Amino acid sequence: MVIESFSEIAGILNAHPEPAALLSLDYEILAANESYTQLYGGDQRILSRKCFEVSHGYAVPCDQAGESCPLKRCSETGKKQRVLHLHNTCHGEEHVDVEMTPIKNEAGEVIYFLEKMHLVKEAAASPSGLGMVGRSKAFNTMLEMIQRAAPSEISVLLLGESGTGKELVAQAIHQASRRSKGAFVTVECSGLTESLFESELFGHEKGSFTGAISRKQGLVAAARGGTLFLDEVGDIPLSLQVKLLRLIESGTYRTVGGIEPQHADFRLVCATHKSLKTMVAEGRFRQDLYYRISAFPIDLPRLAERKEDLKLLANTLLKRIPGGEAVAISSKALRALGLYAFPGNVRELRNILERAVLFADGGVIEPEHLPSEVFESPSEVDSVPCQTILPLTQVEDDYLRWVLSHYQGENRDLAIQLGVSERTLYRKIKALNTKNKDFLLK
Ligand SMILES: Nc1ncnc2c1ncn2[C@@H]1O[C@H](COP(=O)(O)OP(=O)(O)OP(=O)(O)O)[C@@H](O)[C@H]1O
Repeated sequence: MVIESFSEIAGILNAHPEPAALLSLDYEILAANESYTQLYGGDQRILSRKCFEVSHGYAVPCDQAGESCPLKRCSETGKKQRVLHLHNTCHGEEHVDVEMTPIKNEAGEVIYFLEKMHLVKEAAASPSGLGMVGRSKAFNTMLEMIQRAAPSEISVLLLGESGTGKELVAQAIHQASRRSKGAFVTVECSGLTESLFESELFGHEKGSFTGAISRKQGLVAAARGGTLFLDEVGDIPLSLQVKLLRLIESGTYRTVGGIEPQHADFRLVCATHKSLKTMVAEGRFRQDLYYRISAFPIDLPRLAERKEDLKLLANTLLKRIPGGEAVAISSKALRALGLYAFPGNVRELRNILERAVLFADGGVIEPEHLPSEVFESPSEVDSVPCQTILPLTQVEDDYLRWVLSHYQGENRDLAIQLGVSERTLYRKIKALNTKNKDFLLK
């Protein structure tokens, strides 16, 4: 991007409906629109401060604090960069989609950077009453994929174990899409027989079969202008897969008993916990259908892969569980949960907390309020890799992260076992927090 004058820059900043700023090569905020200034507290003195200090509270650029820095990447490549970051805003911590564009002079040299932001409303980084929450690396990677896919019409395939939040992700894609004002319609594909599948999906005419006493609209028609979410798409029998393929390929369908072809208008999101690739190889899932539905696959992390989100998820779910709003969870109970493998993922965490709330007479969930399987399951040991040579600081960080998510006792005792003073342990945890912003400071 080449610009002629500073007033042109002001025009660009003010035309952006969300926060936008002009940055110097040295991370300095040179100009900002009203919404950028408001986002970071409304103080005009924001100008001439460094962007990493304002949005993250860091003393050094993001890449030196263990995060990707779009400005650095932009200046290295000379090309536009887009990343998802967690920013400290006037609402607390928020997920922000950052787009950084280099601005060049007539000689082609980069002279400024234009930072445009989009506040991600579909996920929260602090306990929230609605929608998805998360802030771990695994969650943020998934959120970035959602942000990339949502604005387009591409068919998304959500891949994840049961209870990982596939339905919530499908809703988030719908909310972030141009179709968000239309309906979000879920089709539960498991257990659908041939006749049910057709009449549920396509609807039926009056008298088209015994019991069809009136005309019924199908789910495809209900999703007109919106999103059709096919949950457990791997459970659709082979005989019905061809009907789904025809619908997707032609964009038309016939109601049961109807003659006229109907025009379909939906964005498709599918989900499965099965390996469709294996099913294709075994002849149990049509390859042509697989390619149609899997244009943009998104992997959902298991809860065991995003243990840093455990505290956030527990506090969020407690807000949502009837009777759980006034109940807290002790750090010992959290540490015990941190050792558990959660085969049922977030849904299992919710069930565990729902039960624990009924035992927590004192208003705090303690380890004794957790079910016995939490303590019986073999603990997950993320071993420190030893076939590769790594910097010692990284090995120490990895080990400390592992210890902190597995150790159930007091920090005082842990410091003794680690052979350091309690102050040193706190210092190391604090340094780790600055890099990872996770739940380690208890
Ligand atoms: N990131 C998240 N933030 C808040 N709640 C979540 C999150 N992920 C999942 N949940 C909660 O966990 C439960 C299970 O989520 P959901 O039904 O979306 O999972 P699923 O993967 O579709 O499960 P299944 O495959 O069994 O249908 C719900 O109560 C949901 O609200």
